[in-house]
Amino acid sequence: MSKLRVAVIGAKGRIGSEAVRAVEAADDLELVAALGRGDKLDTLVETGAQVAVELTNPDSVMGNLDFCVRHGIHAVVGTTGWTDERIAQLEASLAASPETGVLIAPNFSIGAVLTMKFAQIAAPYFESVEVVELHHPNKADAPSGTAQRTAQLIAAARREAGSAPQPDATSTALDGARGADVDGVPVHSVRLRGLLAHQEVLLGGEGETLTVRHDSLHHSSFMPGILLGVRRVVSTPGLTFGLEHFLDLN
Ligand SMILES: NC(=O)c1ccc[n+]([C@@H]2O[C@H](COP(=O)([O-])OP(=O)(O)OC[C@H]3O[C@@H](n4cnc5c(N)ncnc54)[C@H](O)[C@@H]3O)[C@@H](O)[C@H]2O)c1
Ligand SMILES: O=C(O)C1=N[C@H](C(=O)O)CCC1
Repeated sequence: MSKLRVAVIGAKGRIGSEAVRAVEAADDLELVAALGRGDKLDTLVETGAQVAVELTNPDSVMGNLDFCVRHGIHAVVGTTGWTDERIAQLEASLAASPETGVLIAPNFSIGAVLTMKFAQIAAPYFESVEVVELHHPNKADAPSGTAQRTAQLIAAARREAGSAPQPDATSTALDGARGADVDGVPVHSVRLRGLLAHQEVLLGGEGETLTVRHDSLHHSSFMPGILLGVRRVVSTPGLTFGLEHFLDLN
């Protein structure tokens, strides 16, 4: 059976360089291009890439995806910084290339995907929910894509369950002291040398708390999710948001 032809964009970065090694090590995949900043996207077409793994930064991702979708190259995207406007823009370009698939995964690690799921399940059962994400200080965006997605899922679950607004008597606060407000869920971002990617979802009810915590200790934690995404995206046209859809967790 012929191997799936895969390119990595952002191949010299922290996660990109790990992804290059993971694709090279997979028996059913062939690494046909490893692009860094300044390299020509035309290489993707010249090398016949079928899937591009996009791991750059929020400033580069839209241009890279626009190129991939226009050329019918499927994409697996780990780059964060997604907004409703950006998603709408991507969906518009996918509408013109209906056979192309794009997976955007705020987090490729199984533990992080499960953290989001557990938080979503637990959120309606507690009065209070806050998210704390902790990352390395080289990270460009805050809050993390994972924390943003977690807060959105929590808010949707609470809306659906008819949960009351969270109790909070704060009447004076320094700017930022209560975190960023993501759909009514406070999200706090820590940037600390020594860390990689960590998240806690704190839930509180009368006389009890529940903490769901996940730690990515190495970039290898993201590789099984990336490889799963590469294998599944080729037969999943359109936009898929969240690796959980490829894990049958919904
Ligand atoms: N979804 C996940 O599970 C997951 C996990 C880790 C990181 N990330 C995200 O992946 C992205 C990259 O993270 P990182 O820590 O590796 O960052 P990084 O800065 O180490 O790597 C990004 C690389 O992309 C390169 N780059 C920038 N623009 C480019 C372009 N137009 N073409 C080719 N290369 C380009 C940079 O030169 C750099 O080498 C971030 O958005 C981060 O949040 C996602
Ligand atoms: O290291 C990063 O940057 C990470 N970014 C993603 C996010 O923003 O959630 C996933 C975890 C690592």
